[in-house]
Formats: sequence, C-alpha cells, structure tokens
Amino acid sequence: MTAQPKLIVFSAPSGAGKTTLVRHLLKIEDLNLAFSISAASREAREGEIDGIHYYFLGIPEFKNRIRANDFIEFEEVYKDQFYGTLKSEVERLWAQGKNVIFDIDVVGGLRLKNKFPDRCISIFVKPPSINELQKRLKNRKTESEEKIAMRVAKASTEMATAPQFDVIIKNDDLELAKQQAEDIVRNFIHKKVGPDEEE
Ligand SMILES: Nc1ncnc2c1ncn2[C@@H]1O[C@H](COP(=O)(O)OP(=O)(O)OP(=O)(O)O)[C@@H](O)[C@H]1O
Ligand SMILES: Nc1nc2c(ncn2[C@@H]2O[C@H](COP(=O)(O)O)[C@@H](O)[C@H]2O)c(=O)[nH]1
Repeated sequence: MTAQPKLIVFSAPSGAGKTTLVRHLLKIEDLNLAFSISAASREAREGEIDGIHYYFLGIPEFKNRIRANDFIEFEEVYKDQFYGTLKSEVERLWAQGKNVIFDIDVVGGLRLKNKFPDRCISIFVKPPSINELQKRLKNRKTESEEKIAMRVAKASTEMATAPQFDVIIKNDDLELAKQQAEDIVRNFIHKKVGPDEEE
C-alpha cells in the first residue's frame, strides 16, 4: 500500500513569513506538495488570482458555504474577514496523491492538527519580534495602515499559541528558515505513520 498523503500546516501571525516559506517548499519537487487554496471573504489584492491564491467568495457566499457545512475549518481571522479550508479542496488534492500544505491562521492550524493527528505536522513560524512583523507588513505594501494595525494588535495573542504546535521555526535569517522548513517537512513526509504503510 502506498503512504497516505499528509498535511503540512504553517501558521503564524500575519507578516511572520508563512507564505514565503510555503512558496519555497512548493518548488521542491520530491516533497510532492500541493497548496491548499483557501476560501476568503476579502477582495483580491493586486496580482492575486481567484482559484490560484484564494477562492474569493465575498461574505454572503462565504456564509452560505458555512451553512452548507462545506468547510473543514474556518475562522473570522479579522473583523468581517473570513477564511476557511474547503473539504472539496483537500479531497481534490488527496485524490491526486499530493501532500497538502496549508498557510492558515493559528486557530485553523490547531484545528487541522486535532482533526488529523496522525498525518499532520503543525509548524509555527516565529518572527524575531512584533516590531519586525510590523516592518515586514509595511514593506509588503499590501495592507492599509489601519489593517496593519489590526493584524499587529492580534500578534501577541497568536504568538502565545506557539507551544501548542509540533515545531517552531524562527524566521529571522530567511535562508536559514527555508533550510529548516525543508528539513522538517522532508523528515515528516518520509516518516512512517501507520502500521500498514510503506515508506
Ligand atoms: N526572514 C525575513 N526577513 C525579512 N523579510 C521577510 C522574511 N521573511 C519574509 N519576509 C517578508 O515579509 C513580508 C511578509 O511575509 P509573508 O507574506 O510571507 O508573511 P505571512 O506570514 O504569509 O503573512 P500573511 O499572514 O499576512 O499572509 C513579505 O514581504 C516577505 O517578503
Ligand atoms: N483559519 C484559516 N486562516 C486562513 C486561511 N487562509 C488564510 N488564512 C490566514 O488568514 C490570515 C490573513 O491572510 P491574508 O492573505 O489576508 O494576509 C493569514 O494568517 C492567513 O494564514 C484558512 O483557510 N483558514
């Protein structure tokens, strides 16, 4: 029997560098990773494409999908900004035999870990400081000052969840963090997780 596809969850406060690390890992072919495209109620940023970066649903449609029980997990991450993992998305990627990698908030990350304890690794990306987070978000130039403040205000509470994750990667030196992420994910993917599974 071939190994069951796995789940690799990256969570952190906004601006810590999850997306940067996930994009790096997706380029490494032998990891056999596919990105879980989340649903989001917010509008697309410049350069973001519906069905590639997110499924952009808008709030009414997002709420319809909650009522239809279409999500494995969802969260109102910021006021009136909903994000969630669709069951259909994970099923689609597993049907392709892919290991699924997630870039989601800390609450969603821990929910996935609880739902799939045997086949999920949860990784917390820790920024050097909250000041550095704020600087990174400013430099990224994707959010207004007001939205940056909202994200930074939540960061301390999110940082406090770090010990609940399987692994913490400090993202200070980016190249070092990329290498650590690669090593951790490769080890996990090649680890045997069930009694009747081959490696
Ligand atoms: N180690 C690092 N040093 C300096 N800048 C970094 C580092 N890692 C990432 N960045 C930059 O910080 C910004 C935020 O990174 P990224 O978008 O990956 O964060 P994120 O955790 O995915 O945020 P969000 O949750 O808002 O999507 C980006 O502009 C990225 O290029
Ligand atoms: N619980 C979930 N959180 C998610 C999901 N997809 C993304 N996110 C997180 O939302 C914030 C903001 O994202 P942004 O793209 O607006 O910067 C960030 O922490 C994401 O990781 C999801 O499916 N579920």
